[in-house]
Amino acid sequence: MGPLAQPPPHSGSQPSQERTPTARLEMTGISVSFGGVAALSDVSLTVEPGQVHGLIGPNGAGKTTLFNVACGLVRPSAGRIVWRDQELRRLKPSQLSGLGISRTLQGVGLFAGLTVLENVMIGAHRHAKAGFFSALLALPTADKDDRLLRERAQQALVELGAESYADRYPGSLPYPVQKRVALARALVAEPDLLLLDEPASGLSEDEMHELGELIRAVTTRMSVLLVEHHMDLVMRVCDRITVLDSGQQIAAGTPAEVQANPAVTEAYLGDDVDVEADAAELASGGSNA
Ligand SMILES: Nc1ncnc2c1ncn2[C@@H]1O[C@H](COP(=O)(O)OP(=O)(O)OP(=O)(O)O)[C@@H](O)[C@H]1O
Repeated sequence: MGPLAQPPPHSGSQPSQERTPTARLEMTGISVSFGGVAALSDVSLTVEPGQVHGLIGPNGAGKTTLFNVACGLVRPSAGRIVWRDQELRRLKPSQLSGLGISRTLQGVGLFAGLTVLENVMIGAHRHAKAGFFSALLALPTADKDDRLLRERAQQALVELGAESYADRYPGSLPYPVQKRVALARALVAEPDLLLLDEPASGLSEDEMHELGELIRAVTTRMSVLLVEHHMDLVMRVCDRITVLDSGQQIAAGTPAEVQANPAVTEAYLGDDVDVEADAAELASGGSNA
């Protein structure tokens, strides 16, 4: 097991102690159009508690758009989002952490002027009463929160095998390490749902394998929605997969069901980018499981 997949250290009320996930995300009949052009048409997807749900499809299929709907970055023109049995109307990105949802976006999005530890502490602010910025300003009431935030952030970095970079600035680190830090920042809030947009981009085979182990490991405490192009990773870690093509949902099911669906292969063969690589990965992904 590599550093990315190390189980978190547990002690007493440590934040990452295992708890049975119960939260379900239901997106039903989601439609989105940009300037009159339909990016998503009547797409439905449910992330079951403690499951990894993959969202795949060729370029331009609508994966990021649906991901952004789940983040509150894109408002659907039709459809419902229900989280923990409550309908989320007018979801905003700023509400996510309070709802127990964390995300990583494409790229890394770390603050260049903050250390790795400080970047991760920002992700933990959901647990702080006084808040990270009070802690940064060293307000007296924030002392206890500051200690707690630091502990949580350090623990998340340990989980990601990135604790040795705690005092470094993101710009000085290799891209794969920056991605680990971004993941630590998402995990430190101990979300009930983790939204991952292309977490494997820029990673080596070994790092991707470790990422897969980490994703499986966190399902003891949260659900995951995974948008990813690397088919072998998707097939290995997902419980269920939804396949989009040109904004339409063309298949849904287990990795084996999706791989056996001719409509899925056809959609990938019609893709004009990475045609051979995607089709070959799709064909071979299950054999790696
Ligand atoms: N902000 C936007 N304005 C206009 N059109 C957009 C916008 N975002 C996405 N689109 C269009 O919506 C469609 C779906 O795009 P989206 O990025 O969701 O696909 P994707 O499956 O994530 O693709 P990729 O795998 O290439 O990232 C595409 O036709 C895209 O051009």
